[in-house]
Amino acid sequence: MDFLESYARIPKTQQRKVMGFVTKFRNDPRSSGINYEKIRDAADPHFRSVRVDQDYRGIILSPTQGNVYVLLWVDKHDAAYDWARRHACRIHPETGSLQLLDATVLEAPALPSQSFVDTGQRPLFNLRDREYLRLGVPETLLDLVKGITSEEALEQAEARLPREAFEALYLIAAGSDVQDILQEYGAPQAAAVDTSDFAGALQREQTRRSFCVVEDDQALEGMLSAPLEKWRIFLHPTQRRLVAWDVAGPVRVLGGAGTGKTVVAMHRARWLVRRGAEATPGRVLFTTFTANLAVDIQENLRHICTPEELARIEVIHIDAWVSRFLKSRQYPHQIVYEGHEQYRHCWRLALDARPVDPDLPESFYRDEWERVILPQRVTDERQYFRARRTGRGVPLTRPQRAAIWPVFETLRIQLHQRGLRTSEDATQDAADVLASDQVPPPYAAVVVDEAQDMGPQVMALLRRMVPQGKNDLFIVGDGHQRIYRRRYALSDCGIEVRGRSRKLRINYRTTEEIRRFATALLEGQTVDDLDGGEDRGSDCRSLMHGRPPVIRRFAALAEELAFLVETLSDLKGEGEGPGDICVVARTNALLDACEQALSAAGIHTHRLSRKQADARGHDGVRLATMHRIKGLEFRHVLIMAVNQDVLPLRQEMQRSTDPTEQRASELTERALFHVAATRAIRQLFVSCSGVPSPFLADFISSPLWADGAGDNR
Ligand SMILES: Nc1ncnc2c1ncn2[C@@H]1O[C@H](COP(=O)(O)OP(=O)(O)OP(=O)(O)O)[C@@H](O)[C@H]1O
Repeated sequence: MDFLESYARIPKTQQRKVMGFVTKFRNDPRSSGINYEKIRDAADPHFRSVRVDQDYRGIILSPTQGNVYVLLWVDKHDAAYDWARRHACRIHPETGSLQLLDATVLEAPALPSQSFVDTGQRPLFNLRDREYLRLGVPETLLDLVKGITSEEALEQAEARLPREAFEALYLIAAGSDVQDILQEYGAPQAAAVDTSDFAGALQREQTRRSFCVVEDDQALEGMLSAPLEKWRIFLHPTQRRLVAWDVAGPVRVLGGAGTGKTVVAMHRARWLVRRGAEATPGRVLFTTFTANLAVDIQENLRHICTPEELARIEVIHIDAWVSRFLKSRQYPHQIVYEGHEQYRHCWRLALDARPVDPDLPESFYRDEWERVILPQRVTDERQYFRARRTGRGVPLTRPQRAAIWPVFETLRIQLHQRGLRTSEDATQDAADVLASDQVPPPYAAVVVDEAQDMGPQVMALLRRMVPQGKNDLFIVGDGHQRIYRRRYALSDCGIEVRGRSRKLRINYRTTEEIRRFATALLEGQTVDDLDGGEDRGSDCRSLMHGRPPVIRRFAALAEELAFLVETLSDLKGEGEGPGDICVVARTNALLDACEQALSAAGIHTHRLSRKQADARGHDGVRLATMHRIKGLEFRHVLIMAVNQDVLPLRQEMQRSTDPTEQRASELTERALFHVAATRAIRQLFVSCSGVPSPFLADFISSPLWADGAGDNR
């Protein structure tokens, strides 16, 4: 993995030479054309340098026995030698994994260094030596680890700890259950390890998150042509285990933003088809909530699958699937989605049937329709009397139900007369067709991304698309990012995931500074785990660090826009490309204002539309609403106008007078902010003008906050 980083940093011409060298080296590492030079003063006697060209050298681990060579680093001559002197490779005697270590770690056990220890404080960890070793801590670092008293001190020790050990300890420090982490990261307490068997070590799961055994020239070429896209090769062991989990039924995978849920889902789909037609007898459906994500996934699968594998995976967003399926069965209705003109007209007619008593606002009817009538498919008054209304704030007596039913009845009649069907009803119609046995389940397995935003109707449909059994459903989602639907439980939709639920905890996208800010936006909110339980988001961590988010308040929008222009100019000055920057706002009207200000300043922009996927080929700084930016990532994200009445959006909060609904709406608005903030890879800017959003209240006295433009960075 470090090799790919060093490789990505060298000029293109040298990269081509390295590629040529690696091919030669792979074909015959003992070829007389490869000159292995010993490295004077190297901490590891197995390190050798090899010549790539006149200036560049590769560093290779060349064991005394066996025919295994590991390419570790590439750089200019002196820098490569310097790197080789500062590192060493060892097979950990407990975990059996090959570890690339800072050479100082090999020294005799040292007393804990003072810089890691705040005297008088209690140690951060309370594990037995054996447990530290199972997590991959080298024996020489046991005292150091035991002396750590704070998360900051642990961060300082990061460079000295092997990656897997640091990560496991970091998650324990973050509050993850020690036994869970021992189970996820710990070496099985089993057979003795041969610390000189490099070939054996390279086969182990923990090793394969940092080292890759190249199987063929195609894999090598794919790896070297996009060296920064590590997700294609280096899955985390927890990710890898999920991908290849041969399991007796549906699996649910949770994980905060950026923890690699989509990556895991893609590898899972490939794993399913790669197993062959006997294990996976049929096609695999990969479905998403948003159309744009499906386009991205299709594109990314092309990088990791062969054409034959790709042909067995169908990627389509769920509404498109339903529409296509029903059309193929001569469905006589037109499917309508929220906001459709005719649907709105039907609503207007239905609301004319509102009774005087009980006197309920329009919003009540809309919520009742969405949360009670549609999910339970209520079509007549008798069914409505029996319908469950759990989670609805306003209780209704039987006579009251009778009084309001005509509104829903009218709505159903109006839709029917026009040949219209809501997408929820159409989804259930599709499920009925599948349940009626006229059609065999169309897939051998289904992989689902963005499950939090799919309603219970969709989940019930997915259940019917695939026969119950091994590896049938693989569902990934994150309740913290739910922005379209209310919560539901998988078990209510016939999907039983108990005992088959896992969580991803390492964030690969954003810095820890940005992750903390984004997580704080949901602090104190109860977020569900898609199955009726609770999901704590605070036990995720990012291993990358960077600049803290910048929060700025201005007196008026004009000043805020001037700050936007100035920040974009600064980023351009730093060499950042426009396609790596996204300006986000809650509404399209606010984005219009940003677009105008940027255009007046001569800054080219590209608006991300709802229907189109973002193409890297487009020029210009991206502009997106908080809904549209979902699922994407950019090096720099600027969230504008985080003002009172914008977040939460006043219209959304006024939709309902029911306190339960209002709380749910507020959570959705928070989630939108959280989603937008978690799209930033390197840097996040948040600004507001006038009265700040209440969601920023906790930050006003924090060091992140500044009034006016201040010092930008
Ligand atoms: N094992 C890995 N090694 C390196 N990068 C990874 C790994 N897993 C994921 N990533 C990268 O992390 C980023 C986030 O991954 P992904 O989009 O799969 O996360 P997610 O959990 O689906 O995110 P979100 O829910 O926020 O949309 C991507 O850039 C991906 O390439």
